[in-house]
Amino acid sequence: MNVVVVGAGAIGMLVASFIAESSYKVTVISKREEQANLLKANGIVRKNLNQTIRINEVEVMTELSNISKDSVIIVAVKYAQLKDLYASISTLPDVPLLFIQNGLAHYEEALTLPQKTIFFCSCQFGAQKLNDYTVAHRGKGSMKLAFERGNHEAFDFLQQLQLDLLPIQIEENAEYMLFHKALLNCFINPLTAILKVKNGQLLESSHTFNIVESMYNEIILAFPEVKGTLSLEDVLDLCRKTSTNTSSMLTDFLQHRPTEMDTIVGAVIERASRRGSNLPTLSTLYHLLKVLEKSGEKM
Ligand SMILES: NC(=O)C1=CN([C@@H]2O[C@H](COP(=O)(O)OP(=O)(O)OC[C@H]3O[C@@H](n4cnc5c(N)ncnc54)[C@H](OP(=O)(O)O)[C@@H]3O)[C@@H](O)[C@H]2O)C=CC1
Ligand SMILES: CC(C)(CO)C(=O)C(=O)O
Repeated sequence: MNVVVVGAGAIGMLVASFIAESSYKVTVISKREEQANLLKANGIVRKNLNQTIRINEVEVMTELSNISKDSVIIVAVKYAQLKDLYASISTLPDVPLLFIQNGLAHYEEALTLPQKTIFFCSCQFGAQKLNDYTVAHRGKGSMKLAFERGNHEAFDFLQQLQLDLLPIQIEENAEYMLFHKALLNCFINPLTAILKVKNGQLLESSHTFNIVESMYNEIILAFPEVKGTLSLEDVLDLCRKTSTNTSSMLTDFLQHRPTEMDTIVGAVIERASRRGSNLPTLSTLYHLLKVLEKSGEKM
């Protein structure tokens, strides 16, 4: 089997490098020739949590069109980058797909694709791209997988890898899994992006802790059904586990790229508002970040 990872960014390189330690062939798709050449020359260099370095060779291609028939695809681009991929993915209806994005907006879109087999994933770990071929693992956490349709065994191989640093957890309901992760991101991503701090720093100040706690109380009031599966401790635990990570939203913000605010925070605010609830603290952060994003564009 050929495991194709589309997008050689933080998560794509990290996941590809772990899978490349198995007997499976791993092909990474980078749309930039320059990055493709660097990956071919250097492999993926992974900085582990304990600061050791691991180098894994992978195949590298710049387009999806030539992948072999025995492939499965892991889509590891940002939400906004998905739309440019849908056309090429649509030409491969028999190839199973796994979407790795944070947020909610891609869920419905993915279901309109002709793909027979679709899975979704929620990453509870952190990754940071250090250069075009080097990635740092920033926090051990599970890779949650949920089957949506088609062949439910297509990604069983990930579980069978039994990788200590990439534990796989199977979830029953893909949409709920994505919603649950979007809520977790709401506590961490906007605040880290606005304050330009790493995830763990949110716990170091009583002020940021109070903001996280207020958001938690407001979210539980709006979505009381999640209380059993999402405690404030779960939020703090994710901050601790990924304490050295620069959240994906802060990374986008620092690089003046569009953030995933709308598919994560905007989508949660909209769900709450459909129930007649507003989330004042989260909404304030949302609007603040929108203003900062706009002023950043002008800089
Ligand atoms: N980083 C993290 O710690 C975590 C991230 N996530 C989620 O994972 C997803 C990916 O995030 P992350 O890895 O951080 O993002 P990155 O921006 O680091 O990676 C995305 C990569 O996809 C590449 N890409 C974009 N379009 C294409 C294309 N058409 N073909 C091939 N490659 C393409 C980009 O290339 P280029 O840069 O050249 O545009 C980039 O290298 C996001 O939804 C994020 O929210 C989830 C948990 C943790
Ligand atoms: C898990 C976490 C919070 C890691 O930073 C993440 O999902 C992100 O950065 O988007």
